Amino acid sequence: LGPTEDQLREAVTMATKELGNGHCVRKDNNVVCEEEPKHTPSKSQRHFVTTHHPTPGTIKLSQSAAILEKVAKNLMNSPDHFTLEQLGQVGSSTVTGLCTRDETCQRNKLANGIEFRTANGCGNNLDNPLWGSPGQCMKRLLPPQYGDDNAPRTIGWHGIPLPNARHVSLFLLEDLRKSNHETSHMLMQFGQFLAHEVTVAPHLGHPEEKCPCESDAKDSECFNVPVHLNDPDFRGRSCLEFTRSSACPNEGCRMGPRQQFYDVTAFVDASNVYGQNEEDMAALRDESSRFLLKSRLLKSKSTPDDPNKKANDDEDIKKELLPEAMKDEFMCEGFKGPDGYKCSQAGDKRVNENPGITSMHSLFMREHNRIARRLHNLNKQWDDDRVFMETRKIVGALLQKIAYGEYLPLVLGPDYMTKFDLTLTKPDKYFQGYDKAVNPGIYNVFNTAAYRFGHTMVQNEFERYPPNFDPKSQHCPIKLAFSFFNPSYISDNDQGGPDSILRGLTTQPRQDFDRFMVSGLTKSLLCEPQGSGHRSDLATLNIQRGRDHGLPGYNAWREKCGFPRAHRFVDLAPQIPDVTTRERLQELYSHVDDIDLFVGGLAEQSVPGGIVGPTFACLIGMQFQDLRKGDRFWFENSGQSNENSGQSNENSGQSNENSGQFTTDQLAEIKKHSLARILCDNTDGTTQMQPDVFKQPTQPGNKRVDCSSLPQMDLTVMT
Ligand code: HEM
Repeated sequence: LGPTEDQLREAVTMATKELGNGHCVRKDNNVVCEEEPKHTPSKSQRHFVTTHHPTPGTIKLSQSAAILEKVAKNLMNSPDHFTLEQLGQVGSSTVTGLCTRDETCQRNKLANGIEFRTANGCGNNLDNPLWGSPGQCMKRLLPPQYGDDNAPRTIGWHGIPLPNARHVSLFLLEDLRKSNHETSHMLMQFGQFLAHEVTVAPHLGHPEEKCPCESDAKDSECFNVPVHLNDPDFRGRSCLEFTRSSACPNEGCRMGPRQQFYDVTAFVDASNVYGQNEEDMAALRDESSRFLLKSRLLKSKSTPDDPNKKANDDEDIKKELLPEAMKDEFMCEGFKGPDGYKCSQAGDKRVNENPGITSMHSLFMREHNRIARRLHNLNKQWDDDRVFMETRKIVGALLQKIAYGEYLPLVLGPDYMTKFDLTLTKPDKYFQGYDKAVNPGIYNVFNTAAYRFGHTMVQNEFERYPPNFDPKSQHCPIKLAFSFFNPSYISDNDQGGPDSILRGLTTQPRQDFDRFMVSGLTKSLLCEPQGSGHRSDLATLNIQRGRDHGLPGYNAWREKCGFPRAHRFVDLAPQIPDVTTRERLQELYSHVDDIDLFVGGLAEQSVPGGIVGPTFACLIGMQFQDLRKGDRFWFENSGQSNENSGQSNENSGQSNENSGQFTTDQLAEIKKHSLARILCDNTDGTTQMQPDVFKQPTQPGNKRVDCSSLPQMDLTVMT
């Protein structure tokens, strides 16, 4: 039997009072609350916190989820000792009425009836309009495993505690560097750009009041990682701070296992370029030429020193930088570039996290403005809104083309591309796989472990190349450790700004896919340029995040992906052939079921023709399959998908009138274009580029060629 209505009401009153008032107890007839201690984190920690701060709608929902959790905890600890399963059955509106979503979902149709994606992705699925929009719970492929009261997973098989995450990082994910000379650092950087395009797990909490070392996950949102006295890198610190991801209310606002949000649009829709809602998108549009994205000119010899001057010829256009931060979440307090330049604003709050990601954002903003100027000239009858939306549609399509046509084949290899139906159709054919039953939302395991594989490919330095790629005249490389939320490299024109960083990404090899991560990430994450502040360790955070989200261990995911469950460590050999790695796993974990997925996944051998191992390939493949099949605006869909028939008009060469989809001629043009061409068209002075920028120019058939010989999309068909 479940709780009575009175018990529910009492538990809700208590929980509501507790939220924001610290820990509360009932004394006599009053509820007395004790505030939690305040604590000031370092500047870069603060940036990290603000970049992961939930959007306003998500904050409201996460507060509802927090109350629900407290209600459940109070009832489970009451004399009746209700179980979470029992409480999950409670359908009383006293509880289910706690979650209020104030979303209205308007479709984005211009006056002439042409439909475009909405800024926040809602309305993409006509039956389930919220699918894929920010503030949805991540999907689960396996039920979560938590401790008591939804506390993070800390105990393993046989009741033995899991190894300390920092200890795993030190012992297994150490800094042993090996560069991969076939592919480029751009493969890493585009991977991060795509990660930020589709997912973020927000944390709640005021940036000034984070997790002091003494806090405990059982009573707070803190899940700090204790640091050993003899830790070689963090001596003198007793913990690495960690804030739990915000809780997302279960389906129907029921009490149950903790879920987490994704808080950007899931679709591959260039929302990282345009923003996650109408208001942010409007703020990013240029005030005088509304078809353009806001930008700022870098002072240089070729552009007069006039801050009001607008880009108006090719030379100037290439100099455009992202606009300065306008909203708090984008400010990098304390850091300024040579000319007082502050951090940048773009469609995603993590734009300033490192110079490579800022450069990618700059590139796509420039590509928007390049295309928009051209469309504006070609289609005089279009108003500014139409030019802006048509360009946004093309940029979103280019991102999908690069992700599925150039990037994923290298990550997953041919077998997994086929298995998950990820290969792009022939240039003039429509995709027939749109399925309105597919929820494009983000899988928890994708966000929290599998797609973090890219962390192992990060180099400790970003190399910077001049337009002629002459290694002798290279600019000084940027040390990763000093680059977090530091805008000085972006506005440093003498060193080539984002342009030299982008050329560096195409030229420098990436780090190998293996269990090793560079010290810039594991000893100096979020370090401030002066070396002060509470730096952290990304490997530790990844492992801890998996436990925070209740992800089951690596062995369970192997099984989910069709591999035999390992009973002993030696059973891992087919996927983890390296004996030292298996021995170290065995030393750390007391049972093979306890291995954290992030760790087990990195230890696997790459799949044939791909980078990641089979478990990550399966989990990443599933996600990208859903992001394609569940997207009504997928660039290769015919207009027919709009009506949700799931049938498309394969060979007609015509899209439905007003469907907002591309014609087959337009599709063929988009498929001609490439990341290489985008770099040629939008970086200053670049005249040569290798055709596949994810591979080294030393690879067969991939020598640098004149930019003019790389195929370019013909915009005259976009009318
Ligand atoms: C210099 C490069 C990078 C840095 C400094 C970096 C840093 C970070 C940090 C600090 C987090 C949050 C960790 C947590 O508290 O849970 C994170 C999350 C994440 N990273 Fe990276 N990362 C980099 C590159 C990449 C790459 C190359 C990929 C994938 C190919 C990637 C995928 C992800 C994903 C999926 C998440 C979870 C999303 C989120 O909540 O932000 N990252 N990264």
